[in-house]
Amino acid sequence: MKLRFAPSPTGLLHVGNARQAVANALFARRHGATFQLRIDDTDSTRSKEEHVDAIRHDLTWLGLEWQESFRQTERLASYEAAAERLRASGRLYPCFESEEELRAKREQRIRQHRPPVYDRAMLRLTAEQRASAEANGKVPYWRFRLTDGTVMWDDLVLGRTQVKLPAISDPVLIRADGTILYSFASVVDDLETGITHIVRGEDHVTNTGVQVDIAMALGASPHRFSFGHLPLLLDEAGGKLSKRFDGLSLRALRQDGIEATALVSYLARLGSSEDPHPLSLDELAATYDLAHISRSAARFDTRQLLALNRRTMHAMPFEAVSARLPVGATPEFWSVVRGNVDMLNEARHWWDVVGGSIVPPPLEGEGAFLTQALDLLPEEPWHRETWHEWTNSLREPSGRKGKALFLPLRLALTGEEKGPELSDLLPLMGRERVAGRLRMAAS
Ligand SMILES: Nc1ncnc2c1ncn2[C@@H]1O[C@H](COP(=O)(O)OP(=O)(O)OP(=O)(O)O)[C@@H](O)[C@H]1O
Repeated sequence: MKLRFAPSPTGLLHVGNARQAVANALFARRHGATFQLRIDDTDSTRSKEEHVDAIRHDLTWLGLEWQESFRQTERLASYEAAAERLRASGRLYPCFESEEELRAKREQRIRQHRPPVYDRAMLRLTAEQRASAEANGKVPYWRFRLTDGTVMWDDLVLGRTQVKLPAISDPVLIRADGTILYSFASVVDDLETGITHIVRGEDHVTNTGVQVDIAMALGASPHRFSFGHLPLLLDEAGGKLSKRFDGLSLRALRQDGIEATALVSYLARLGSSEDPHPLSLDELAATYDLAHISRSAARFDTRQLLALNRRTMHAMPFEAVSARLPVGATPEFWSVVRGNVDMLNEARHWWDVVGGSIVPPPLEGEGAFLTQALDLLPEEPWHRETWHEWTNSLREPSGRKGKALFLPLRLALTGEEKGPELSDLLPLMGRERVAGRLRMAAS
């Protein structure tokens, strides 16, 4: 068995693309299949080298290992050879109509209440007409003649699915400038590199009908591939995700401090009835089943991801994050803050709280209380009980208790209303820093 993830390097991978990558990688892992990474870079105007690097980097970050990889531009000779076979069998035919001519034909068909499908006029082109077009400097582009049937398959996600080929225009497989189009290169690769299962977005359902027809024209059996089409992932507003806007790109999420484990676990369970937990790839793969994924579009839910991220970090040992923590951060620091951050980046603030400087918010009317707190601040050494001893000693002289006692201290010392236990933070901060902050907040 062999699966593949085949992104085009036209932008940064987003969470929708990643959902497909995760589905393929987990399916492959579960079934001991090979996982191939194919870079669909035949569109030279939109493909960029930096995006190829970014794709590899993003997938590596996610922990999705591929066993083989290639780029379509390395295989142009194979596409040309396959095209020759289709030309020889009469399935690939030259066309000369311009965009304007095609538009005019489409509009006419719509006016006549007929489906705007290409009329195959060029199939009737005689050798003389073709020669004269070429003599006039016209270069043909090539369409594939679809059969008149219906392509049917048992989709691993959608169930019984069909595409009626007569409702589709014969697709252009090769442009006049020689560029090979995605749907053709993809079939040739899938056939020649031994792909068995094609798992991709629902946006490809029509392509699947066309590609099965092309594969058969190249000699494949109708059930050469198994297909699974996962519904598209929408952004939180219900809009389409795009590689051109990078709000939900993997890079942006990584830079925001999202953990790969959280994202993979979230994407693996999305659209299934199982609640996501932070799990390893092996754990996720053990129960991964495309048939359990909902057939309706899923929405990306940042809050759910953040909750999962928080849980992921809570379970992470210091060694797993130390390289990404501020310089000097200690295991003690990590064990204190890890239960209180949604994203690793937030640890920076807590590092400033215990080891750097912060600007507390103005605390109107709290000056006298904070001065009192400073006067009663215990001497070092400090330990976990220091906070309780200190606040207990403050109760009577200040006449305060509960929130009125704790909140101004927390705000003065950390700048935040919430956060790690002060009994844990205080020993990390040390007396000098605490005293300085109380003085600053009191003034
Ligand atoms: N919003 C989405 N949700 C789920 N899968 C998606 C989404 N958009 C694309 N995909 C899938 O991602 C995989 C990679 O495809 P591709 O690189 O063409 O992505 P794309 O975002 O559609 O790119 P482009 O905008 O360049 O066409 C395909 O399986 C495709 O179906």
